[in-house]
Amino acid sequence: MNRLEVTDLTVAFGRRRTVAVDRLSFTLGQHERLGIIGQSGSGKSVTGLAMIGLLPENAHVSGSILLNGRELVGAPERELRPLRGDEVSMIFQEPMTALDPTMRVGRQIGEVVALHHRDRRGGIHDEVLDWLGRVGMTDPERVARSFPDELSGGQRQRALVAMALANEPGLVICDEPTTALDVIVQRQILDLLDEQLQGRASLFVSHDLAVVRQVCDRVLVMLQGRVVESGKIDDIIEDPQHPYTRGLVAAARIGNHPRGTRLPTMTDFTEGGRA
Ligand SMILES: Nc1ncnc2c1ncn2[C@@H]1O[C@H](COP(=O)(O)OP(=O)(O)OP(=O)(O)O)[C@@H](O)[C@H]1O
Repeated sequence: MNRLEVTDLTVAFGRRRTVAVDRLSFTLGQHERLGIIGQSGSGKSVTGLAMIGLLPENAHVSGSILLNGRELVGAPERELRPLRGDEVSMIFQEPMTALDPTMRVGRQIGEVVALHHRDRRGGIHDEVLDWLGRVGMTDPERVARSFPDELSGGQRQRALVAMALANEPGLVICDEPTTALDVIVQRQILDLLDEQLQGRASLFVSHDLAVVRQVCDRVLVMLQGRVVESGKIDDIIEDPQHPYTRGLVAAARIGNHPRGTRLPTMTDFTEGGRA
């Protein structure tokens, strides 16, 4: 059985039903890593949120999302809640907003563990320390006692990885997990994810092809809510078919382009654009 089977997923917002994701279909094997790449507003994050049942209330969703064979579209919150953490979890871009600033990091991770495994309450502190070690914290005791703002950006992201993995979910959604970090820390967190995602399935949302290439096997290229190209990432980099993908590949090849360099946008590939 596939970990995920998405068929004709469409997500529209508001009374005008503005379409953010348009008839998206893909499958994800038990241990596969799929990148979703595209410019801002192409529907990447909305897709990721749909996989964990966290779309906002004004979203109209149709189609099908089977997670381990179970339908998520239309499922009530009481059915979705137990799946989060145990079967699917999410790592967000900005750990400061994903972590509670008023609560010590160890307690936050402990709550996630306790939420799903009340029987393990006795050993929770040890489990938290174990996880902090596994995500590369050199002093787990100190980190567990710290508040989020006492940690570096990289340490906060490591804590989020620990929280996301604490209940050993089979699917992890990563939404731009390294975008807010500087290049060196970005590299370290990608190495950590690469190691910790072994044996799980992952959907990896990013605007950066080079980042996706480091952790994913396959990629979907999204433009205005639709998939314009998909396949093995090395094949796509070698021989991109869609003009938008060609632009992305060219931008990734620039290598050390300065921060803030403009990625190609949709208008570059429509009439009057530069392609
Ligand atoms: N809560 C919402 N209400 C209305 N429209 C929304 C909502 N969330 C997202 N959208 C719209 O859905 C579209 C896709 O957004 P999404 O966040 O998935 O893009 P993205 O590709 O992840 O971009 P970014 O890289 O900037 O995060 C956008 O047009 C966005 O404005």
